[in-house]
Amino acid sequence: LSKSPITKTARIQSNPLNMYLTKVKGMDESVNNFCSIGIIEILSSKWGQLQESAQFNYMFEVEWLIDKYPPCFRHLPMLLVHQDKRETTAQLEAETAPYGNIDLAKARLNDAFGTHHTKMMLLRYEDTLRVVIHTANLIEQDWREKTQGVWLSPLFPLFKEDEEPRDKSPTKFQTDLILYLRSYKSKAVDHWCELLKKYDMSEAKVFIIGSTPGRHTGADLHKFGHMKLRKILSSNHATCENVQANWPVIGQFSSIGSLGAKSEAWLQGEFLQSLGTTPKRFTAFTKPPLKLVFPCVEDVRNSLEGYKAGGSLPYSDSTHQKQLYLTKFLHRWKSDKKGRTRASPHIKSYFRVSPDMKQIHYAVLTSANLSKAAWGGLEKQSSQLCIRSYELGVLFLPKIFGQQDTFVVSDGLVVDGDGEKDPISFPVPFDLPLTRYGDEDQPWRWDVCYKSIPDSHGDVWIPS
Ligand SMILES: O=C(O)c1cnc2c(C(=O)O)cccc2c1O
Repeated sequence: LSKSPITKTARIQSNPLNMYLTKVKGMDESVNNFCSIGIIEILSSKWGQLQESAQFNYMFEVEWLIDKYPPCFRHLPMLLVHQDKRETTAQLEAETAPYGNIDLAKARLNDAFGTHHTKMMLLRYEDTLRVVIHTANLIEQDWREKTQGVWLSPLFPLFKEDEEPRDKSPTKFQTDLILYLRSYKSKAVDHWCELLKKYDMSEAKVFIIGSTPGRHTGADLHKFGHMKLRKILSSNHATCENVQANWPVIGQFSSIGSLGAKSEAWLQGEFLQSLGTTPKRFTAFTKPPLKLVFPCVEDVRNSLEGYKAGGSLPYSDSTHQKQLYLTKFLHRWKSDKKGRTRASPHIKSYFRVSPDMKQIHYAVLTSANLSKAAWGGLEKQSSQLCIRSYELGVLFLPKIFGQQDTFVVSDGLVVDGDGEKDPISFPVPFDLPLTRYGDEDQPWRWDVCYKSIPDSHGDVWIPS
């Protein structure tokens, strides 16, 4: 500290947002002390006596997962909700066969382009229930040396006997989560819908932003994907005196889909229209600046995992060649202030920030990458939204957390102020201001050879 200018340590509330980044192995403790959590802590018995749990995800290592539960919980009923693909089902049936307490539920997909990306834990204790919405697969690699995001709900209490069960959340969290779960049309998932109804979720302060496969129209047009986000951002929940049309939108993700031949086709069209929505009626919608954060080849090569980190960044060269316009929006993965530059991102996060990058109008933590399959594509004169994948995320709006107008961006040096009036800083996973790609920087693509410079392990990358 003697070297750096004495930055004032702002009094900022510790973590009223319950938003965490995953711990990184091998980093010194200062990195893992700031808003960080690991899977063992999430599943710890310190929260109560677990009764049963459900794990929604894309990739599972069953033995590794069981081992992350406290020994006394490993025999309890567990439901694994996975995508309805032959090889996934076969693998999970084989891996769960030795365990009598694990059931499987398929998330049916309408087409081959959809995936069950959603990552959620439902944890029922004796008289409380917790919802965990996050970005990590249930495999060891995803929790070791990456930057992932985790939102922990409060421990919701059961309604009292004489209480009328209803959604007391200020954000309709319970209603929207159950609506999303009903879309699986699965008996095992419906069991959890019935359970969720029994809990008082008045302390849930985030909005659910879910995606479920289908063509959503009429009353459903604003229920999922980027249209749900547009609806909330145009409501008075999102009122913000400070926000202006020139406030940039930032998107950060670990994969990119086919977005169309021109940026106006979807990215700077309906997608930016939704993420740039505010309750203010600006004159004809003026597009806010759009800034995208996706690792370049050098970011991957220098990461803790080396080129192998790129195995979880499935952006294909054939897709990139069809949308070279993306490069001008791209920024590097840089997180020096949190000591996480080398912890490759698998988190997905979206923000609207002030031009000086000191104020945050909203934040989204989600499983959704930058793709139409995840966020949806409008069809039929914008009368229906076509979504291919299951996704789940949460939206943080300052007003719901009692903030005057915006969240602040902390410079990492904060004291845990717990005064209600202290400003809340959002743990933005990457450094602000952003770092543009250099002229020689290329976006990582997982099907390209990188063999001229070895990575931090001395390896090269030669995709099979
Ligand atoms: O987290 C996820 O939901 C997710 C989904 N898909 C992939 C793919 C693929 O779809 O081929 C390849 C590598 C990593 C992932 C991944 O991490």
